[in-house]
Amino acid sequence: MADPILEIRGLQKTYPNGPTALGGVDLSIRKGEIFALLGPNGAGKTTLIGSVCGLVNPTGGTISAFGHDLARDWRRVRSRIGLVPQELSFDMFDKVIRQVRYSRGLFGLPNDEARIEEVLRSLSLWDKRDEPIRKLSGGMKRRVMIAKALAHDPDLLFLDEPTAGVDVELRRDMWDQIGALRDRGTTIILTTHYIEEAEEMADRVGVINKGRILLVDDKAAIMAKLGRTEAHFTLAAPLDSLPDAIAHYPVVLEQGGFRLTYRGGDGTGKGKREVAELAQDLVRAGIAYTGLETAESTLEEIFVGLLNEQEKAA
Ligand SMILES: Nc1ncnc2c1ncn2[C@@H]1O[C@H](COP(=O)(O)OP(=O)(O)OP(=O)(O)O)[C@@H](O)[C@H]1O
Repeated sequence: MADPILEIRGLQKTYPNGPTALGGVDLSIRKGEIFALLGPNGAGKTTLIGSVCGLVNPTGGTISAFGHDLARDWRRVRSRIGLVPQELSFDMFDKVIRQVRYSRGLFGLPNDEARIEEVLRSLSLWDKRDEPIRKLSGGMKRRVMIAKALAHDPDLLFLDEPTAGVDVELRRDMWDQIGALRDRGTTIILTTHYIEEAEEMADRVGVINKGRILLVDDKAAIMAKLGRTEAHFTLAAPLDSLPDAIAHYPVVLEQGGFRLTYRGGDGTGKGKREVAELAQDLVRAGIAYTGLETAESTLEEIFVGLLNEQEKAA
């Protein structure tokens, strides 16, 4: 692989008296890419990040970054890595700029006001620099977390679920910020539950479940494998069976024939297109409907579906 910035080989972690959180993970990250690690709760994402950032002691395997072995050259490697953890963690009563300076100091670096200003400006936090953090909105607080992680000028940045629980508008704003960081040359690894987040941001995607990487691929290829659209048409009158006009769609009748459910698509927009075509075909066939709800599946739903399939197959 051209220019791996991070190489993980056979990484294992079993917590004392706990589960095997990582069961032999191999992963190579390319310099300059945004890599999204997708997986359901408990898949091992945070443990993987923690292992690279020195918060978790792996029980096996090797990690090297920037050409240095993490176990042997810990300080040198860690000083080039930034971590934005899942939970907000800072002194809420402190001012923004002081918290960002403090984070830089944790790496033993001398204060550099020009760098702190650059980081705060890049995240549109400069005007808020003297505000106590508790007064900021949720989105601004998350930006402060990123600013803290960037204060020592890392080459590799981890974002652990950067947009968990934030609304759609704020999420888009975060995506823009993260994209801008990549454009400035930072390699980014983010974890997420949201397929659309990976779809929007990532160059490559890895899927992890139960401590194992299931697949790693370019975004387009993986979205084609995993994406799904679900649509429910509430029918004006119940149908006994599927009319021929719509039998070629991946649809089923539910709720005594009153609900027509579509499950299909491949994450490339095909699902939405097919639902629109299906709606037209229903009208042409004289089948009236009084309601339509559509949803793009979350990765968790896809995993539940995949696991159910696996169980059935076993
Ligand atoms: N400190 C710990 N002690 C014992 N078990 C742990 C510890 N931290 C994590 N685990 C367990 O290891 C497994 C992987 O957890 P991890 O937090 O890495 O998953 P995750 O993919 O980040 O999940 P989430 O999306 O919920 O954050 C889970 O079964 C979890 O319960």
